Amino acid sequence: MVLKQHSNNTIDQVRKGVSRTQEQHNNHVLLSRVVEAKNIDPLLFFEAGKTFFEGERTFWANPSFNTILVGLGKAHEIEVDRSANRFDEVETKWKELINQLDDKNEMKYGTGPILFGGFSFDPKRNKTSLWNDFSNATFVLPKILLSVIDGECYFTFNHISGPNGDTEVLDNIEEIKNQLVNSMNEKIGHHEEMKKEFVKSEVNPEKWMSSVKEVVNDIKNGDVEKVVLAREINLTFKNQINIDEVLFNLREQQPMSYLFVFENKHACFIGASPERLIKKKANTIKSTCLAGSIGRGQTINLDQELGKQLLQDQKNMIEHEVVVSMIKEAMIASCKTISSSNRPQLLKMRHIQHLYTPIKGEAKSDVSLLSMVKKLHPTPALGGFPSNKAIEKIREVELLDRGWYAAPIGWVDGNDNGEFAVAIRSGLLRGKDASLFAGCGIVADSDPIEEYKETNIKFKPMLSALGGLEDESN
Ligand SMILES: C=C(O[C@H]1C=CC=C(C(=O)O)[C@@H]1O)C(=O)O
Ligand SMILES: [Mg+2]
Repeated sequence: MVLKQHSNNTIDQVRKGVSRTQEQHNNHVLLSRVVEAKNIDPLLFFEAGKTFFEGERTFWANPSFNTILVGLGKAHEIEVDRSANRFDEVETKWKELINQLDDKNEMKYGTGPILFGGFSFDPKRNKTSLWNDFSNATFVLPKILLSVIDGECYFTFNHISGPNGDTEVLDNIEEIKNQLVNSMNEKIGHHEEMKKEFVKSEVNPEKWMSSVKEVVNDIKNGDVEKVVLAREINLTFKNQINIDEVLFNLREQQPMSYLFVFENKHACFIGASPERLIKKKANTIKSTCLAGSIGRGQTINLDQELGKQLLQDQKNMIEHEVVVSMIKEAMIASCKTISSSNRPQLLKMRHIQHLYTPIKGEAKSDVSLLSMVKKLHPTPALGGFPSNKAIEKIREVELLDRGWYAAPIGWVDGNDNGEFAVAIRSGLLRGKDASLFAGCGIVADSDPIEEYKETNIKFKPMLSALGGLEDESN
């Protein structure tokens, strides 16, 4: 097995080598090269990527924007459509591919071979045609990855070749990258305005509110403690939706969120989520409890007043506490030590404020990122509590197919670093059509109309980015 690094001194870049790994069973070799780059705007690069990779682009940014990943093309795909063991299977397949990489320990966080993808919310729910192109787990190793880590830019080129694969293909991929970077300069500032003409329809809001009522009764009867119920709205635009413009808008309008895009042929799953599921960097893991919501005030005083109200509101506190207790338990079981605050703080987004409790821990040595995803999904912020009963209830009463909504989306590298968010404040774009999803934690004191209003606030980030929010002020 060849596992060595070739240095190439002809190019004046800090690190240009090739890592190789050989998959045990089929003799395929993963070739991967990392090079440094100067000041590449990730959104412009994503946009430029359309020329060669339309339908095969991915985007990820964390809220502080110090980890941004743009993936173009597919060097490799891991897809699991069966429901059982999907988290383990993705991890096993990824490790098979990556484990023999000779110098993966030298890879800087967020660079090198990185797998990006997501899971469906509930693999046991029958899939509707809306989510046809999305499996219960789909992960992509891109041909070209742009990583912007703490402001530093890197390109990684990946290719899987036959047993004797040479690095010529990587040179070709690098050449494509050069063409894309050159074409970016022509595009700066040129943005087609998306037509804002659209027809909007809500999927049966009355039925949704009556389901909330039904669930409240179940909770009062003691069948279940909390259930998150989601609903869907659909927009049909006059023109094709411009994904690049939606992403530009999300970056501008939701700077405190995880931004994610997963293009899949003609469909595109996109969103701006405030909620981390799990982050792992070396052995440090971090999760976030985010549940309990109120709107933003139009003046500073009003806004603070609303925040205060949320922090003291019994119903929202219960919604939040159920999440804290489940995530804390999972973190305690997986960590040598954990730390979290005793009281929730406020997390203020453009349209909404939430109760927020971050939790941090030092993971035990056998704990992997994907094992944490498996353990945590779905938290009671997305499913409910107890989880099994809540999911059964969701299957019974929810009209929509959640697909990838409210499920883990994120990335993992060759050293088991990575991060997953929960894919809320999101939508599926297909041509001229957008399907948007939003849900609410239902507890004993939930009022159907208030919960309905809460979902309306949660639709706003995507509506606004699509140019489909009539009035930004309410
Ligand atoms: C399920 C969603 O939000 C969750 C996250 C934060 C606050 C929530 C709430 O207050 O109900 C939800 O649990 C959604 O945005 O679709
Ligand atoms: Mg709520």
